[in-house]
Amino acid sequence: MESHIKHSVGGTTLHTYHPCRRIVPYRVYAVIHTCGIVALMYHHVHSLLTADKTLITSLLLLADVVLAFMWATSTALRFHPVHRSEYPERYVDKPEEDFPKLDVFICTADPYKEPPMMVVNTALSVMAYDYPSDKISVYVSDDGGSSLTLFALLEAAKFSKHWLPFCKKNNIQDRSPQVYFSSTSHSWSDEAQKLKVMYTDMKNRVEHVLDSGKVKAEFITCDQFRGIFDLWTDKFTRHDHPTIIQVLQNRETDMDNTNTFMMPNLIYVSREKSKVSPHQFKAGALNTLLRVSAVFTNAPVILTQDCDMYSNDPGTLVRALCYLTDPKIKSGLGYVQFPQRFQGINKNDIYAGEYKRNFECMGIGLDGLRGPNYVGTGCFFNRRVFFGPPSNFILPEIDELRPNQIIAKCITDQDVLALAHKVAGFIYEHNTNWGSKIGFRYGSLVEDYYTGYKLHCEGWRSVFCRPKRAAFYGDISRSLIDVVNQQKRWCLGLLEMAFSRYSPITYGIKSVGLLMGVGYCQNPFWAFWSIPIIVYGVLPQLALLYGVSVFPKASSPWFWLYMFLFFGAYAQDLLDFVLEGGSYRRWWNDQRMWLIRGLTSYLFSFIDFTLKILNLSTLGFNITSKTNDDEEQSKRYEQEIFDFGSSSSMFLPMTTVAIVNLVALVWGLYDLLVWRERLVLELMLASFAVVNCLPIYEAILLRTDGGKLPKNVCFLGVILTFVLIVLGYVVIK
Ligand SMILES: O=c1ccn([C@@H]2O[C@H](COP(=O)(O)OP(=O)(O)O[C@H]3O[C@H](CO)[C@@H](O)[C@H](O)[C@H]3O)[C@@H](O)[C@H]2O)c(=O)[nH]1
Ligand SMILES: [Mn+2]
Repeated sequence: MESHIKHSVGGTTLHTYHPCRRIVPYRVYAVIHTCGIVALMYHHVHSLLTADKTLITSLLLLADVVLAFMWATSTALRFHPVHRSEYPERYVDKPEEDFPKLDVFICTADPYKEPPMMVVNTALSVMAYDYPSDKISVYVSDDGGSSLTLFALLEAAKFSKHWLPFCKKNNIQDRSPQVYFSSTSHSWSDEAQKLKVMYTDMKNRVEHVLDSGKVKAEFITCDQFRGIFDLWTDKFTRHDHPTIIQVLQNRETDMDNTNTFMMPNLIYVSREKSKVSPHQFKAGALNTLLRVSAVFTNAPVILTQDCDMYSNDPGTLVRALCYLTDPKIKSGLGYVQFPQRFQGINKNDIYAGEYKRNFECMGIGLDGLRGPNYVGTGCFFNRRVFFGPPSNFILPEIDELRPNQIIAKCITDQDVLALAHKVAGFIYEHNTNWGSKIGFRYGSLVEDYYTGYKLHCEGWRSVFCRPKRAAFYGDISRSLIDVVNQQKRWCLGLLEMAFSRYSPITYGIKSVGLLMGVGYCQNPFWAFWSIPIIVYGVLPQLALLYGVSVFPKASSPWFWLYMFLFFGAYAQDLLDFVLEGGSYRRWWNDQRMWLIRGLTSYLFSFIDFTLKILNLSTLGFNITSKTNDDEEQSKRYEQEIFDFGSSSSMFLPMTTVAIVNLVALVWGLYDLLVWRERLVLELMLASFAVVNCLPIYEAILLRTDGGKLPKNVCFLGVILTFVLIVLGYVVIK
């Protein structure tokens, strides 16, 4: 297959891979399941032509076509999954001069949803990588344009001069100070105790400034930086302000407090904003950083990080370099992606916040083809990847932005600073290739998935690196409404991609081949899940109420086909999950969340997308809140109690479907006892739905806490149920 995965163990090999053992049985099963799907389609078409229930059969056919398509996309990902190992200890034997430089991009956008201390911890954790510090530059992009964030980073620069030598001398593994100081698993040395006091002081100062909402003159201790805060004039808003670039730490002049090594660069960038110009959300921020960093340091390796994703392993960079510097593969290798992993997930992960399928199963599946998709954070890029296909370099407008340009001047040089400001301006991108052929790609709210996909289409490869110790840890949402809203945004961005001229189903299959193209279709068509989920969630249940069968009777051979396809698909999904280290309970919750998403995020993204196409609305990027201030909510999360909490119309379809299923099940069981009607499949389906909906019934009927389902949603749900039952009479009877 691909040349980079063929290459195997040798004396100085820095990495190896092996295909997963399940490949052969999976492929055999794929053939059998495909035959089952073909038979089912035959059955539907046959009944469409012969029976009189045309509408019902057409709906079932539509639902099954979507299910079959989605099954095909996951089967493509099961075709050649691989696992990899790398040997960083062999890398560090190299002479230090050969170590490449690294530019880290950290994005933040709102000091209230993304607390500045969180950004500080993320920045410190990567500045402290086990690597020559003066080869690292950390750029923080602040789309919130907030002086509070800048203030926090100033404090971080000061603290880092103590934190870095401490970590390196004592070989600390947790290099996010917040994590290290809240850990109870070690005893504290005097030095650590002193640092902890220093850290707590800093945290208090930053939080105090955040509470007061303004950086007052008395908080600023460095005269050098006093002037910069004057830029926040009365006219300054986050949507309309000049570029602010501030070098907070300089690797050419700043040393650590023990005077043994030079410190990494730390640079604050808030690009120019204007109400009249589209700012392209995170992709726009990352492209600005690409240019500003090219002017300042132009490192050949780039790491992109969300501000809540701190480094959990100081050896991660070297691990990524095992791939990025391997002469056998480096020329075509675009990026090395680490999975997104999360902290603070409750034991059974009730909201499926782990996203195992998305961030792990999909990663290993694509890795055996051309490489994993880009997930927005925890990804080390080869800078060259942003300038056209491997074989066809696309020149940026000015020479200073070329990926191989050598930097001769210091970052404090006036010309250099002036150029950096220029490339961060909002008109800079007009009439250039930025966002289309160069840099991160515009056109989708999920800039990450879209960019990775476009890079693969250009011929780049990527590698999935999944060490045992998580390389990065991020934050999760603790309330259901946040979870489904985040997914709705993803889904919208994915729909933009599915219906663009670069849709993976057309352009993708042509550019990256059948398996990879079909595999890439999985996420963009997520919203389509809502079709089978609604059809199977409502139609057979209404039929049950009127004693009409929509599925084959238990005596028919077609009954067994349904059983086989349902249990086969579920069992394989469970296997995927468990073989990659998941637990059974987490899988159960994951499949429940899939049903919930089908009736919330997926469904509403369809609606919003239609409105956008009709020009009735525009899409925005609602940043996920990363604060966990609500104590009650956190407590409920710990206890694994669902939090519906807000009176959102988003929960209405889900509530309605839950009620419909309960009514249908009760009625169906009564029928079974009294009339001995045998609608076995319909009954099984309703029971399955009811078991899945248990937390919803509880939230409607039994709970009194703040996380219960709001009354108006329940009330509307009951009304809608009646409407559906009446409608069912018209359609079914
Ligand atoms: O206009 C914006 C909007 C967002 N961000 C940053 O983008 C990151 C992701 O935003 P978040 O609200 O955390 O979104 P999530 O849905 O949690 O993020 C996931 O989905 C995004 C869109 O696909 C990816 O960019 C992320 O890497 C991925 O973790 C954060 O660091 C934000 O500060 C910006 O810099 N500018
Ligand atoms: Mn996030």
